[in-house]
Amino acid sequence: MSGADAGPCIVLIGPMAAGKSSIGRRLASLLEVPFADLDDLVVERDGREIPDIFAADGEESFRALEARVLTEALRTHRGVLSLGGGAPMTASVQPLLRQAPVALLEIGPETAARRIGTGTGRPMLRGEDPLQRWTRLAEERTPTYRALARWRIDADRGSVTGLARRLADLIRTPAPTSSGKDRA
Ligand SMILES: Nc1ncnc2c1ncn2[C@@H]1O[C@H](COP(=O)(O)OP(=O)(O)O)[C@@H](O)[C@H]1O
Ligand SMILES: O=C(O)C1=C[C@@H](OP(=O)(O)O)[C@@H](O)[C@H](O)C1
Ligand SMILES: [Mg+2]
Repeated sequence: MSGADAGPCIVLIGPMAAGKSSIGRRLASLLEVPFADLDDLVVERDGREIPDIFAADGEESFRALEARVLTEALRTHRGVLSLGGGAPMTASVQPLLRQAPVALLEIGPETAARRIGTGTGRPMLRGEDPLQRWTRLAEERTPTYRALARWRIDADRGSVTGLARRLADLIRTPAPTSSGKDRA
């Protein structure tokens, strides 16, 4: 890492269906910066859709590919970067995310229930009650999400545009740092 001018201006993390992709895209448009979604970058790199990668190669292989693509995006992408829900759980990317401007979008199971439906297109929700699976994954992952995040947003309330505006305000306001490097 070579400093604040390198890498994405914000990285969105959080559980499945929190709005990372939709809000990230809107935020990039508000900020007039490029948008990248890690799932799309993975599909672009691999040539197959995410459920097909899971079905053919398994989760471990997907995570290895996801981590490689994320590592590169953290170095090269200058705009808004939205991750998939499981991406921050891979140990090798966590030191990189700790250096990045990470915002966590949080939702509860009621909001997830309205959005995930039968879990179609989300291989991690397959095989049992999708909401129960969502809840278990969210519980397992939340401590890691919170440890990595510089900002936490309650994404249960507010429109995609409203939440994108809040994030835009957050990143425009220099965060107080222990080193005092943001002092005016
Ligand atoms: N704040 C919001 N209000 C209403 N619908 C939302 C909001 N955020 C996301 N959605 C909807 O929820 C679904 C999941 O959003 P998505 O951006 O794909 O989430 P993620 O990338 O976190 O999995 C999409 O249909 C999206 O339009
Ligand atoms: O939580 C997960 O493990 C996953 C979340 C998905 O992205 P979204 O969080 O954008 O749905 C996608 O990366 C893949 O299906 C696995
Ligand atoms: Mg997404």
